[in-house]
Parts: sequence; structure tokens; C-alpha cells
Amino acid sequence: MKSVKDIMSPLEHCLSPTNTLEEAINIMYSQKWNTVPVTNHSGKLIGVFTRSSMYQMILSDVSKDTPISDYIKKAVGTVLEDVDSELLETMIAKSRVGTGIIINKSGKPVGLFTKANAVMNYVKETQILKSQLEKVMDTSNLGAIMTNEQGKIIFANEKCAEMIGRPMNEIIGEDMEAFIPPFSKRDDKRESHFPLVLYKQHYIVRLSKYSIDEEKEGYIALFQNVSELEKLSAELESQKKWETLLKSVIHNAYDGLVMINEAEEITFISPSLTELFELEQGLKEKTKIDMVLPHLKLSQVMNTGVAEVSDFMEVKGINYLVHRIPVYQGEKIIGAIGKIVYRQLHEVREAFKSAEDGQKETSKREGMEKSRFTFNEILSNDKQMDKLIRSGIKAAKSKTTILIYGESGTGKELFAHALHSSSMNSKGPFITVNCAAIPEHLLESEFFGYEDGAFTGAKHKGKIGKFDMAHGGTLFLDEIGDMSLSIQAKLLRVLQEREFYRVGGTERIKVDVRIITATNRPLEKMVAEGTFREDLFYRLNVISFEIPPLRKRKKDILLLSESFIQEFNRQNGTSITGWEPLFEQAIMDYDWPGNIRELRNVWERAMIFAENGKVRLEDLPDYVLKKAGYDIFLQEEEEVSELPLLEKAEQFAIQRALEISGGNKSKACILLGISRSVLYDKLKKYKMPLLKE
Ligand SMILES: Nc1ncnc2c1ncn2[C@@H]1O[C@H](COP(=O)(O)OP(=O)(O)OP(=O)(O)O)[C@@H](O)[C@H]1O
Repeated sequence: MKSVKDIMSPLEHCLSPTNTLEEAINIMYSQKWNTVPVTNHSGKLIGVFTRSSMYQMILSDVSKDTPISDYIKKAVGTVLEDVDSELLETMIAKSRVGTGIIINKSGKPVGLFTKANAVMNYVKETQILKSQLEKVMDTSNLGAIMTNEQGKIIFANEKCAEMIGRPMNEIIGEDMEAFIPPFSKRDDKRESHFPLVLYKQHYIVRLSKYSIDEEKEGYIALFQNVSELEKLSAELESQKKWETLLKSVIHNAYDGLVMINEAEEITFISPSLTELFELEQGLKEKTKIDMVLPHLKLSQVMNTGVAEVSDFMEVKGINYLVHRIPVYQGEKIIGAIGKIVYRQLHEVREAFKSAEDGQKETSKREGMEKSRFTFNEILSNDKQMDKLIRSGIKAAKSKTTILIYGESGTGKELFAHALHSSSMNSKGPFITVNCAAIPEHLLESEFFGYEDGAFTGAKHKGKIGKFDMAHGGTLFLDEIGDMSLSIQAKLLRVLQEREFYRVGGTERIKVDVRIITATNRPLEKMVAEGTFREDLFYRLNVISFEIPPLRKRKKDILLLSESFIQEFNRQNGTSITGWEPLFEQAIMDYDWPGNIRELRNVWERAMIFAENGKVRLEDLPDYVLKKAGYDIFLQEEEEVSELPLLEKAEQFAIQRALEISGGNKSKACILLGISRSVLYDKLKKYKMPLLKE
């Protein structure tokens, strides 16, 4: 901001009241001033001597030696030297006084400010502004034209001349219409935009009106060359097309693709992959790959820098084929790409199978059957089972004989495996004999083996028995309740003496074998009935475990179901992710007489028929549906009187409530949360039989 001090004419002379007319005229003449400040002896302003004061003295015919004291004008307008110059200019423009006296803070005059000063300052500033504007216009990328009210060009910048291809002096004075053909068609809007093609170049023109004075208006036109932009946008467009094409290739060619940057943050992930691993929720900007897909081990290739092609990865029982590829920029690793294939994995499955077969073959050659399960693999959420497992872990450490009770399919053999795995003999063999499956006359040779020629007329070579095989490990005798009394006696002897003879042999064979037995028969009752030896029973029953049936640990149904999904997905290469609500209700309501084995079989079957990744009610076998009372949902429409699904469910709920309450309608109403009158209406509606109150 400029102050008055910067633009005033500094004061070199002042008058005092004692100065004469002649002295005053001399100063006015030499300085070309109309007004001269008059100060007192201390230099303070007391008035001014003006050109009219001078005329007055001359007209009064006073001598030129007369002091000016009587002709000083005392009423003087003063302005402080620090005042903003623009403010003073407005004051002067409005004032009738042509000269202002500028004083400092102590009241001493320091300068004069005349209208001429104001004009000069204005002109100077306008010139500066003009040259600045011209500079801006010439260095700008915009072409600029200005017209008068007739549309004749009065200004054009260098850029504009360049655009039009003619020298500037030729443009000035021309009609703007000559260069901007649509100009004449412009409407009366103060401002408009329109495209224009000039000499094959594309422009956007911004045309606006400006006021010349109160009545006249001219135009300002600004041209922006957009040819480059258009080229860029065409390139962008084709890049976008490529991107779309690439994306669809990525989505269709590979099952899942993920890219990470140097910081191991995900920069791209294909929708199929987010869907597959249900990642949507966990994905945020800059998510680290190992936070959401640790099993992919993509960060691994960032460290090694070596691509890993066709690795296998298993997640939730499903097999995937994974390729991990590091991305290099020069020598530097700047990221990695993970490619996951999970469809059409027949070949992969084959590879797995042959690997598995190979492994089995090796263990066969090693000549021993290894225990396959540990206590960790006995899945259960049941308290009673928990207790059994804890006791099992303790019991496994001793060499004591263990008897496992339980209905068929409850997991007795699994428990026996787990006992072996936790025992001190876990490195030794685990040999199973199903006493019910081997014919009575062969059981002895199966247990103890036989010598060469033991069987008359037979070409048999000698064979070692299961006791021999189990040496140093565990012999698991399943279905122990199905043995004959004579075999029971022989078994008792081995248990007591820890030695036996082969069939047809004379040599005593000593063995170190841990015996675990299992049965679903009531041994105590059999002892009472005389079909099972009491002494053997006590020998076997040193420690016993009773595995509860599945119907008594309903919580385990869903836990086991989850594990079967994973097992069969892995086995069949399917991608089943869960089940429908009605399916769950049905399996929870069913009694599972065949226990876990039955549940496992039902799952194996259901997963073959499942659709859309979910197991449905209709994938259950008919006998389960019937026994659980869910067949009603699957009956043909006409059989259930065309009831919509909700009504079927309602009918089913009423039927179940009446069953649970033993036909007591008041209790059924409480269970259903409805009033008796509503229940009666429903019974009538569904034509259901009235049961007892
Ligand atoms: N807790 C469990 N967790 C996972 N799988 C189990 C469990 N219990 C049993 N199973 C599975 O259920 C099936 C039946 O188990 P198992 O053969 O051990 O039962 P069992 O009681 O010995 O039957 P049986 O009396 O008919 O010989 C097997 O496939 C087994 O793997």
C-alpha cells in the first residue's frame, strides 16, 4: 500500500508571516506553485499563501515590500503524510481545492499534493498495469482478442496472432467475425463457451461482454487450444478400453489374482478372490497381504525373489494351485503377483492322489500300520467328551488294558487310535482286529499266527499273527463281545502271561503289546448270562471309557458337519461352503442311531447332490427326512394342498409343538407363542387332527 508520502511533491520552501509580497511571488514563480504553506517560528503550519492572496495584495496596490501576514488564509485542509494514497486521491477528486498540504505528526508541513500529482500517479500506475497485463497476455497460453462496440478488434495478444497465423498489426481493426465465424450468431448472454476449429486446431472459446461506458459494450474472446487435450483424451479412452479388456481377461482367465507392492500391501485383488475367501469386509486401503491371505505366502517371494509356480495350498479343506511371481523393476523387487487356481482341479487332484498313494505305499513297505489319529482330531464341544479326552490322555501313558464302550459309530476306534498316539508305544504299530468280522475258526490263527504246514492239506506257508505284528505297539480288538468262549480263554492267557504259541507251533512267543478293546455290547450283562468270561471281563475292564452317542451331544453335530464339509471338499474337489437353515434343523432333530459314522455318510451323500455351494434339505436321504419329520417339506405340491413355504413351516411348527407337548394344546401354545384361539384357527386351517387337551 502506497502512502501520501510516496506520491506528494516534497516541500523545499515555506513562507513566514513576515515574508514580503515580492518574496512570496518569487517562490510561487520558481516552484510553479499555486499555494505555499506559511509556518510560525517553530515551523508549524499556520495557513497558506495562495495565488488569490497574491492577486488580492496586487489589487490593493500595496508595495512589494509589504509583509504577507494580513493575506494568509487560515482555513487550510491538511492530510497526514501516512494516509493511504488512494484515499487522498479520492478526497482530492471530490474537493474543490486543487492543492492539499501534507503535514507530519508534529504539524509541520512536509509536502504538497496537487491534482496534477494525482493524475501523474494514476497515469504511471495505469502504464505499469497495462504493461503487466500485456506481459500476462503474451506469456499466456490463451489467445486473447478485445473488440470495440462494433466488434472491431482493438487488442490481440501474441498467442492470438500465432493461432490465426497473421501478424498482430493486421489483426487490429479487423472484424472479429472474420476470425470467429460463429461470433455473429452469439446470443445476448454476457458470457458463453463454444468449440471452434481454426486451421485444423481445436479451440474452446470463452466470449464475454465488457462495458466500455454506460451504453456501449465490447467483447473479449479467450481461445484455449484443446487439440493436445483431445489427443490425450483419445489416448485415455483407448487405455480405458484396454483396462476393461484386461480386467475381463483377468477375471476369466485365472480364478483369482492378487498383486502387492513393495510394502506388501494389496494393490489389486480380483473380485473372484475376495468372494472366494470372503475378504470384502477385511479389505481396506493399504491392507497388508499377510493380514488377510497369510496362507498365500506371497510375501515369501518378496524375500527370495524367486517365482514359485504350481504350489499347492489348502484352505478350509479346499485345494488350490498357487503361482507366486515376484515383480522386478531393473534389479529391484517392487511387488509380487499371486495367481490362484481353484476350478477344474482334476489334474491337481490326480497329483494329490498319486502323492498320497505314494506315501501309503512307502508306509506299507515299511511293514507297519501307523496310528492315524490323535486326541486333537477327536472333535467335540461336549463336556462329557472333554472329560473323556482328558482322562484318555492320562490313561494312554500307562500300559494298562483299556476297554471302550459305545454305540456303533460313536468313535471308539478313533479313541483307540488317539490312546495309542499318546502312549509311550506311539512309534510302534497299531494293529486292529475286528473280532466280529473274522470267522470263529480263523480267529485263533489271526491272533496268534500259524507255523508252516499247520493246516492239513493246505499249501499254506507259516504266517505271523496280529499279536506278533503288534509287538512294541498296540493291539486294538474291536467288537470284543463277539468272541467265542474258547477264544476268550486263549485271549485271557495271553493277557495274563504276555506270551502265546502259534497255531501248530511249540515255541513260546513273548510279546510286548498294549491291548485296547472296544464293544457296543453290554459285557456285564453277558457275564451274568454266561456268554462272556468274567475273569476276562475284569482283565479288560481295568480302565474303561464310555463314549456318549451323538444324540446326547447335539452340539457336536454342527462341529462335525463343518469338518466333514472340509474333508469331502478336499476329497471330491468341491467348494461347498455351508448348508441351508432347514437342513440344519433337520440334522439337529434327527436321532443319529448310527452316530458319527452315519452323520459322515449322510454328509458324503449330501455333498454330491448339493447345489450352489450349499447343502439343502432335499440332499438328506429320505429315511432321515422321514424320521426327523421333515419329509413334509419336500412332498409334492398337491400332496400338501399347495401350501406356500411359510405355511408349510407353520404347519410343521404346530405339529412339532404338539409332539413335544405330548398333544397338550396349552403347552403347545406356550411353545409357539400364540393364543389358544389362534392355535384352533390354524388347526382348522391345516385340517390337523385334534389331540388331547
Ligand atoms: N469325534 C470325532 N471327530 C471326528 N470324527 C469322528 C469322531 N468320532 C468318530 N468319528 C468318525 O466317525 C466314524 C466312526 O468312528 P469309529 O469307527 O471310530 O466308530 P466306532 O465306535 O469304532 O464304530 P464301530 O462300533 O461301528 O466300530 C469314523 O469315520 C471316524 O473317523
